[in-house]
Amino acid sequence: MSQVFREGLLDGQVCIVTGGGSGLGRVTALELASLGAQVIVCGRREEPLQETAALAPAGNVRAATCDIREEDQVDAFVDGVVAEHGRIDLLVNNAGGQFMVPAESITPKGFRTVIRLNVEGTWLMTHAVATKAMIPQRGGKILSVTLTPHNGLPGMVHSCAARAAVDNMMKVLAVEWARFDIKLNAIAAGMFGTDTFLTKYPKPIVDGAAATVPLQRLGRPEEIAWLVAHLASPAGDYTTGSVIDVDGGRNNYLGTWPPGHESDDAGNPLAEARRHLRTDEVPPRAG
Ligand SMILES: CCCCCCCCCCC/C=C/C(=O)SCCNC(=O)CCNC(=O)[C@H](O)C(C)(C)COP(=O)(O)OP(=O)(O)OC[C@H]1O[C@@H](n2cnc3c(N)ncnc32)[C@H](O)[C@@H]1OP(=O)(O)O
Ligand SMILES: NC(=O)C1=CN([C@@H]2O[C@H](COP(=O)(O)OP(=O)(O)OC[C@H]3O[C@@H](n4cnc5c(N)ncnc54)[C@H](OP(=O)(O)O)[C@@H]3O)[C@@H](O)[C@H]2O)C=CC1
Repeated sequence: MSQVFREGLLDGQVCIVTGGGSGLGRVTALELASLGAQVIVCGRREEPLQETAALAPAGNVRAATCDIREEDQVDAFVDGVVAEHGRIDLLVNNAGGQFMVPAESITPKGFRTVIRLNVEGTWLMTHAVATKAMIPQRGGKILSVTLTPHNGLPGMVHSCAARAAVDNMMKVLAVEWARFDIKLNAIAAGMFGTDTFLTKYPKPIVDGAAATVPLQRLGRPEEIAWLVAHLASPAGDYTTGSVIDVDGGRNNYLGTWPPGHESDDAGNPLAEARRHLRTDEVPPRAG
């Protein structure tokens, strides 16, 4: 049962969540399913996908392997969903990722790998779902999980370039495909404490992450899932071409918060003393 939305909110919807075998994708798939949607999760590995399916009490999550970088696999996967369910209402492009290394150490193959996964994979899924289901049925929603801060993360130049491309892909398609009533948005995630996030990156980065967020904590995966559910519901029908930051305020401030050199001994941000106006300084009333 959803902690936020009413039961049956997404009854009858057919939703795809890529990368639904873990992390943000799993929690999102289960939230959509708890609201009545039929959800199909895909990824490269069968086992985690089946685990997600088994976690849905109503049995309305189905697992299918698909490498989103491979055109023939994407076509077969989307054809299969359309053959079984007759339509697709929501695509969540969540599958993606990168490795963190200084730019000068990234090989051409490494750069291509990240661009191919995040840009081409997202494009292949988006194009297949639109042409095989959403354009013929005249409607649908596509959400792509990307990344904040928008002015970049050192150590992730390939992914930052890729996610900026996807943000813009959603914006352009939101204009082009408005005539088919397809709404597209990007959800730019800050830092969320998924298993991958907590185990993949160097420990000092993970340990120090919350301190760089104005809200002083990592995001919880449900906080992405709830936004997806909101946008999938009628509440999202007028939102298209947007990049929505879900990052505890981090995109707006790139440093520790409060900044170490600008806080007092208790860690409170410094503030100037308030200057009290003396009565003889009060300016005379006009007129
Ligand atoms: C002061 C700095 C402050 C910075 C603060 C940053 C804080 C962190 C913010 C994080 C925000 C984002 C979080 C997340 O996205 S968490 C979720 C991440 N999830 C994933 O990344 C999952 C998906 N990822 C993958 O599958 C892989 O990482 C990959 C994208 C690489 C794709 O895997 P694939 O199996 O296709 O690729 P390979 O492993 O075969 O590798 C292919 C080539 O890529 C290069 N490579 C891969 N890994 C590395 C590495 N660790 N270092 C350098 N190069 C790498 C390499 O060229 C590989 O080819 P070769 O194996 O032939 O060398
Ligand atoms: N956690 C965070 O702080 C942030 C995450 N993000 C993004 O959110 C998304 C989810 O992240 P998170 O849940 O943390 O990470 P995970 O690593 O748990 O999720 C990535 C998922 O993508 C799937 N995947 C990877 N490559 C492919 C592929 N070629 N084809 C199909 N599926 C693939 C993986 O499954 P499999 O390996 O079986 O294919 C996995 O289930 C990612 O795009 C990530 O970059 C963005 C900002 C912050």
